[in-house]
Amino acid sequence: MLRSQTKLMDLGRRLCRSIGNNNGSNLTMVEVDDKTGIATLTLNKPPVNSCNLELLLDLNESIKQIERNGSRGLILTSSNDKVFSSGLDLNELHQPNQDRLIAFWRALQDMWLSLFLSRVPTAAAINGHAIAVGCVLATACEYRVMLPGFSIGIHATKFGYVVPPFILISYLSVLPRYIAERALLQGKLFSIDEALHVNLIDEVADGKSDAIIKCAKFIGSFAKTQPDARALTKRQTRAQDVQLLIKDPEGQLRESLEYINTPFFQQGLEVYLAKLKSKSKE
Ligand SMILES: CCCCC/C=C\CCCC/C=C/C(=O)SCCNC(=O)CCNC(=O)[C@H](O)C(C)(C)COP(=O)(O)OP(=O)(O)OC[C@H]1O[C@@H](n2cnc3c(N)ncnc32)[C@H](O)[C@@H]1OP(=O)(O)O
Repeated sequence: MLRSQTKLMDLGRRLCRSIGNNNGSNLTMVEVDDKTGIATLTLNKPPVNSCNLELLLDLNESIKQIERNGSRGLILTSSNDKVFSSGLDLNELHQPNQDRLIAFWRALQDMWLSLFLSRVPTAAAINGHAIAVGCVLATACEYRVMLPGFSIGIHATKFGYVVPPFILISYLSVLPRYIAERALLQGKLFSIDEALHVNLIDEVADGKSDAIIKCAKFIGSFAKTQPDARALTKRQTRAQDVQLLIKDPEGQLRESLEYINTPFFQQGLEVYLAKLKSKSKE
């Protein structure tokens, strides 16, 4: 093999370095680009990245790991080329074991706070459907780039789910109130054109690598800022949004658990899960 070829291969190998998140699971994967210092955090729970307890814990650990290792930014994406995330794993909410449900909802609240308040610049390369909490993951980031042909939004009310305050806030942090309110009440899923029109997403990409490049460019726009000043300013800007969850996480947890355990919620969920399963067998 020519020396120049070996050199090129070494360079390719050096460009992206996988870092673990200490728990050995592959539910999320983190790769840091050695050149830019930007970490790509990939959701990797087949078939549709539905967020169960393990994925939420893993995701939270990866976000913290990315901050600890001094990465310059975080790009959130999916290993599935059709689904960014299908939201909460509904099996976690259906006839739940109460201890697991408590751990699950705590993990959800913690993960959202970690991503929403992350010190580093964050961007989502949305390479598939981003449904409900899938959309919440994207809106917790500072910038969103999406591929055409997919849907994004929170359609909870269509299926009889009330939206908890932090999910509401994640919409309100990117959409004007009247648009957020209308979309939530309609249970609307946005097409890419609609999402772009209301600024639910910032840019359209023509493929996953294009989306990653666009996200990296956004993150690069902070190159001349001082990281601590940027992080603190972001925290201050978002302080009001997180007040409720930071001041009273257990109260928020209690309210959600009470609601999830109602016969009304459980019956509705049962019907929805059955529909979802029969659709996937068509
Ligand atoms: C005042 C206090 C209020 C507190 C309120 C507390 C709780 C209420 C919660 C409210 C907020 C809700 C947030 C959520 O995130 S709920 C989740 C909502 N997500 C969905 O409805 C997505 C449903 N899925 C789909 O629409 C599609 O799967 C798709 C994402 C478009 C992908 O389509 P496709 O590629 O065709 O895949 P399949 O449909 O064939 O799915 C493959 C298998 O995955 C299962 N699946 C899909 N999504 C979920 C899910 N979210 N949870 C669990 N399982 C899921 C699907 O059934 C298939 O399984 P199978 O192969 O075993 O049949």
